[in-house]
Amino acid sequence: MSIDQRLQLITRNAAEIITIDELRKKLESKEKLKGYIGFEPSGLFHIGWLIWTQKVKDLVEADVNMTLLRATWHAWINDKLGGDLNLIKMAADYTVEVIKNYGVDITKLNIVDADDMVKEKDYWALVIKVAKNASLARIKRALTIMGRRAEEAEIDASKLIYPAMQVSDIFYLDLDIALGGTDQRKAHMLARDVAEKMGKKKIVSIHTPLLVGLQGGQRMSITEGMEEDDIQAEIKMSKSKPESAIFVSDSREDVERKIMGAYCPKGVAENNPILQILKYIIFPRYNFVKIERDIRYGGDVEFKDYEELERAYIEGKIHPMDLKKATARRLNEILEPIRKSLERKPEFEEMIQKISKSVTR
Ligand SMILES: Nc1ncnc2c1ncn2[C@@H]1O[C@H](COP(=O)(O)OP(=O)(O)OP(=O)(O)O)[C@@H](O)[C@H]1O
Ligand SMILES: N[C@@H](Cc1ccc(O)cc1)C(=O)O
Repeated sequence: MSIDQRLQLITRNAAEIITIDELRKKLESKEKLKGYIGFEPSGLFHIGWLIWTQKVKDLVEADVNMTLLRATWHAWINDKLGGDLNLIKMAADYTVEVIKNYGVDITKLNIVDADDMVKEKDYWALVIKVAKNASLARIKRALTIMGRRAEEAEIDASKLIYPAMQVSDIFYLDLDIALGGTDQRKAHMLARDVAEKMGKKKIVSIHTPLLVGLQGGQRMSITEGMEEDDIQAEIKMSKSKPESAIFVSDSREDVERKIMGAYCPKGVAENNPILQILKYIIFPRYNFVKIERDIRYGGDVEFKDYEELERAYIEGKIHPMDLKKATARRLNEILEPIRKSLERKPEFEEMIQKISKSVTR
C-alpha cells in the first residue's frame, strides 16, 4: 500500500486529525508506527463504538501496530460496574469478543491490560511527572474524557489521577498515534503539550465522530450557550440512555424496531442517526448500498458512495421508510456474527444479567 493509500484509509470518516501533516511525516519516516485506543470495559457495547472499532480495523489494515488497552483501573476509578475488578475484566473480554467478530484481525493487535502496566514503578513515575507538568485547572477540565464534568472531581480525589494516567499510558506505550472519539480530545491535547515539556514523542491524534442517538437530538436538554462538545455529549448514542442506543447484542427484531422508530425526517441529513449509521458503519464495509423499492416508487436504486446517497436523500428522492429498511437489513448482517458469538458464551449472558440488575454507570 502506498503512503497516500495508507493516509486515505487512516483518515477516512475521521472527525479530525491533529495534525495531518505530522501524520504524513510519520508515515514517510517509514518506521512501523505504533497506535492505540483505550476503552473502559462496561459490558454493554452499542453501535456507536463500532465507529472507532472500524477505525482500529482501518489502522491495522494500513499497517499500524495497534495496541488495544483494556483500561481496567481507569474503569475502577470511574466507578464502572460498581468498581468490581473481576466484573470489569469479564466486560473487557466481552468487548474484545465483539471487536473480533466485527472483523478486526485481533492476532495483529497488542492487547494490554492496565492491571499489568500499574505493576511497574516506572509507570507511576510517569504519572507523577505528567501531573507535575499540568495545572490542576487543566486536569479538571480534562475530566470530560471520563464522561464527567469538571465539578465531579469533588466526588473523590482519585478522579484527578485519571487524566494523568491516560497521558502516561501514551508515553509508557511509546506511541505515535492515539485514537479515540472526539470526546477524548482533551487527553490527547494534554499529551501533546506535556510531551514537549517532558521531551517525549508527540502523538498524532485521530478522533472519530460520535454517533448521534436514535432520537437525533430531539427532546434533549440543550440550553443556550452550551459548548459544542457538551451538545455532542448530550445527543450522542449512549449506553446510559438505553432508548438512544442499538446494542450489538440486540435481536434482529429489536434492531428493526429501533431503526423503524428512529429520527429520520424526509430530506434532513443533520443529526440523522440512520444516515450516520450508513456513513460510518455500513459504507466502510460494503462500498455500496441497495435501496429496495416497489416498482411503483421507482424500483431498486444502488449507491456506490455515501455522498451520492445523502444527496439523493436531501433532494427527497429516497423515502425515509425505504432508507430505514435498507439500513436495518445491512446492519443486521454486520451484527449477526457478533450476536452468534455472544450467544455461544453463556458467561457473557450471566454478566449482562448481573450488570443490568445492579450497575448504573
Ligand atoms: N455515540 C458514540 N459514537 C461513537 N463513539 C462513541 C459514542 N459513545 C461513546 N463513544 C466512544 O466510545 C468510547 C467509550 O465511551 P463511553 O464509555 O463514554 O460511552 P458510552 O458507552 O456511551 O457510555 P456513557 O453511557 O457513559 O455515555 C469513547 O472513546 C467514546 O469516544
Ligand atoms: N477515557 C477513555 C478510556 C481510556 C482510558 C485510558 C486510556 O489510556 C485511553 C482511553 C474512555 O472513557 O472511553
